[in-house]
Amino acid sequence: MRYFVTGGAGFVGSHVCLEFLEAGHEIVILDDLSTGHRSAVPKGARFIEGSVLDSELINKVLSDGQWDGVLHFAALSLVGDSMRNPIEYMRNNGLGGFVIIDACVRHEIPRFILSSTASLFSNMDDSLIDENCAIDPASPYGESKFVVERALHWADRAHSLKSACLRYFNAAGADPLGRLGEDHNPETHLLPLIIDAGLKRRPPLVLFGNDYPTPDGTCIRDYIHVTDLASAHLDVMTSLNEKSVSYNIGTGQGHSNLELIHTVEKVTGIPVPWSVGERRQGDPAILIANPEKIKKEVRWSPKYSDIETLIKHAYQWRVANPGGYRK
Ligand SMILES: NC(=O)c1ccc[n+]([C@@H]2O[C@H](COP(=O)([O-])OP(=O)(O)OC[C@H]3O[C@@H](n4cnc5c(N)ncnc54)[C@H](O)[C@@H]3O)[C@@H](O)[C@H]2O)c1
Ligand SMILES: O=c1ccn([C@@H]2O[C@H](COP(=O)(O)OP(=O)(O)O[C@H]3O[C@H](CO)[C@H](O)[C@H](O)[C@H]3O)[C@@H](O)[C@H]2O)c(=O)[nH]1
Repeated sequence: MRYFVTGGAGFVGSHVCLEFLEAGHEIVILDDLSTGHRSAVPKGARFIEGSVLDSELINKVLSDGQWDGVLHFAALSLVGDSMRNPIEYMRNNGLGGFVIIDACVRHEIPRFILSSTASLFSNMDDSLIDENCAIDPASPYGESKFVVERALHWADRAHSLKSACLRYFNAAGADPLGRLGEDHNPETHLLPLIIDAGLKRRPPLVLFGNDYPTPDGTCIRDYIHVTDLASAHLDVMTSLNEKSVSYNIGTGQGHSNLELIHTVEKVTGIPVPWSVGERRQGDPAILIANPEKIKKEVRWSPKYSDIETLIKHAYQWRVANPGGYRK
């Protein structure tokens, strides 16, 4: 099969491309390298540098032969940043999504997978979030994904484009064989920051708030291993034929920010210095997935997402790649 992938030089996209290439598929990646890395593009994928906002370029690329589907990862994805730059998020993620969907319709591409997010939800308790939970984004980032989900809904109604909106909870970890990992600049995600604070590559970690309505006062998240996310994309793409779907993808287990620090200390044996700071705007207190729907309908199940394995893989990649993808 032949797939067009936006954002395939990024953290999640690169791991998914690797999984598809290993399954024997042909992959063409479009990425503007705004947060991704040329050296994260897996061997065997064709790479085109460009933006999802460039409809002329996208239509040109898609005019070249038949395509079996599109995977759309390209986005700005920082909750806190989106609170300061809401329109930039709407433009890059919302408009970028519309451009790609429109191109799929024009070129009669049958399948589309969207990287959506747990940030669609604003839960205040520890109930597991399933696909029937009310959508109520607490940030422009979450909103920018929701508008693309709605566009996909109507693209199916009007043009029969079959789509899967995959709402990832917190993606983390690294390729178990160490070929790929997580490298954002600046890094804002909790797990790599905890590890780097422990490795003394950056100052002590600042926990954003300890007065949330949770047992230890820090936010709770559901961490899903990026390689399990990759296999979910492959399984979903294979089954995406008759109806469009939405799936919440996580493990069903929550870990508080403080607990994550302690687990990193346990798994790696290094102490992690930390202090408590202000809350970060736009952060929901608790986000834990109910992944039963995707498990039942697609028969997907996570292999590497127990928290200690996930931390081990993230740690190994960071130790082996102190400069990330920069040599
Ligand atoms: N990492 C997570 O925990 C998480 C959770 C939920 C959803 N997501 C979603 O998954 C996707 C991938 O996230 P990630 O963590 O890999 O982020 P990332 O920043 O590592 O990857 C995004 C990629 O998209 C590219 N990109 C951004 N804007 C672009 C544009 N206009 N044109 C072309 N390329 C562009 C970047 O260069 C980068 O390579 C995003 O859509 C994100 O919103 C991520
Ligand atoms: O230095 C830091 C960084 C983060 N945090 C806290 O750690 C938790 C996790 O924060 P991350 O930035 O690692 O992840 P988010 O939950 O904000 O967001 C991630 O997961 C979401 C889905 O849950 C999104 O889709 C988004 O793209 C992705 O970045 C939050 O409570 C945050 O406040 C800190 O305390 N200190």
